[in-house]
Amino acid sequence: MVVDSFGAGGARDAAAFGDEGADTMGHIAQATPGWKIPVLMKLGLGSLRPLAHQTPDPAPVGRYGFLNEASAGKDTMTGHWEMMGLKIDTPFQTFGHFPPALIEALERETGRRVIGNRPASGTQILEELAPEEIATGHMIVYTSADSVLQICGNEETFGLQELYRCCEIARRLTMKPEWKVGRVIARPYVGKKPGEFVRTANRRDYALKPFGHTVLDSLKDAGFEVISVGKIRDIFDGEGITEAIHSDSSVQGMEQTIDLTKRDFTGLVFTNLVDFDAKWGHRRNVPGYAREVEAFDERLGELMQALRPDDLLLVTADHGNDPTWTGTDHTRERVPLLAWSPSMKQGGPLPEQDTFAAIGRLVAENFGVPVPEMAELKTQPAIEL
Ligand SMILES: O=P(O)(O)O[C@H]1O[C@H](CO)[C@@H](O)[C@H]1O
Ligand SMILES: [Mn+2]
Ligand SMILES: [Mn+2]
Repeated sequence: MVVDSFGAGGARDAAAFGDEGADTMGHIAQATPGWKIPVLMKLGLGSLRPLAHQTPDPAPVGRYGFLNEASAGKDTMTGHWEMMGLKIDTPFQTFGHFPPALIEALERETGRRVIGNRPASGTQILEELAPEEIATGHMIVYTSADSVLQICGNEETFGLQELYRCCEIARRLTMKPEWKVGRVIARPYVGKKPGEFVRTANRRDYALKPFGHTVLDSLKDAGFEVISVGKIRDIFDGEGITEAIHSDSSVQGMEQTIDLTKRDFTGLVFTNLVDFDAKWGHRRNVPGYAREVEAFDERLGELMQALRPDDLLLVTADHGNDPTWTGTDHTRERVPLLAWSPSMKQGGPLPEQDTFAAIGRLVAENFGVPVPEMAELKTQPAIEL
């Protein structure tokens, strides 16, 4: 279960990313006296690291540790791919502005003029440019510090299918090596005038295929179920996934995960909860982020009640997104790993890991499929649960 962007601070290489001192959960805790996260505390989050205004549980039931990211990136794809055993040494390409030749090709093939074409916050650029898009039928294209080409489309005037069509064209064009972005993202929204624009859950991500074999592929090949909840399917472009469940929100993603405990199957449920990142982290909204964690914590308790003795719960994050930080982008941080099973005898610390792939190794070992061949993994103290 990936709490998207719930970083734990303290990455050794944070300075190289301009993020020294960034600490998503630490800064939220500081700003939030009375933050109610009893289940996370029971699992051992407060024992992993001090959190302002929180008292560590005297006898945490979970195992808890830090994971460092080995790859050269702090985006969602890099984080998730590394979890499943791929190290990304060359960061995905980012752009300040997309080159004229790409924009011209996009305009020619979609039949629409491009406006924007710069890095922006997705909600701010709607305030600025959505009225023009609605009035003229031009198309807002923007990017960020991530390797993304994002296209906005008003669901009523532009149309959802038309937005997807334009994104498919953009994806095809950006497969060209010099234009290659990690993801093209469709950003549908509703609303007629500034102050009213709201993005909808019909977002769609067109990602590159993972650059190699992942633990998800190993599981699928060995006949296990790999059930995606939320945007996991998109992040892996469907590779290694046997079933995908779309979520409209992170709370719904939790409910869908809880529902899956009632089903009989053997395999992995891989859940991504994106609201923490998309609705609050990038928006630098601390109270919103804090409340979303509270809503998560409540359902995490329900999920734990529903698990069976041979289930294993892993809670982690894919990067940081400190809502108190400058700018609107992700932050390079360590992420937490919280592990719990009803059959676990006792909680306690886990050795800190040099790579998120420690998760892939745990999952692979759990199901008896091949462990990823990543150099960083071989020198790591084993996580034994
Ligand atoms: O500002 P919005 O559109 O939410 O963009 C955010 O979402 C994209 C994908 O994670 C990244 O580009 C990030 O900056
Ligand atoms: Mn993410
Ligand atoms: Mn993000």
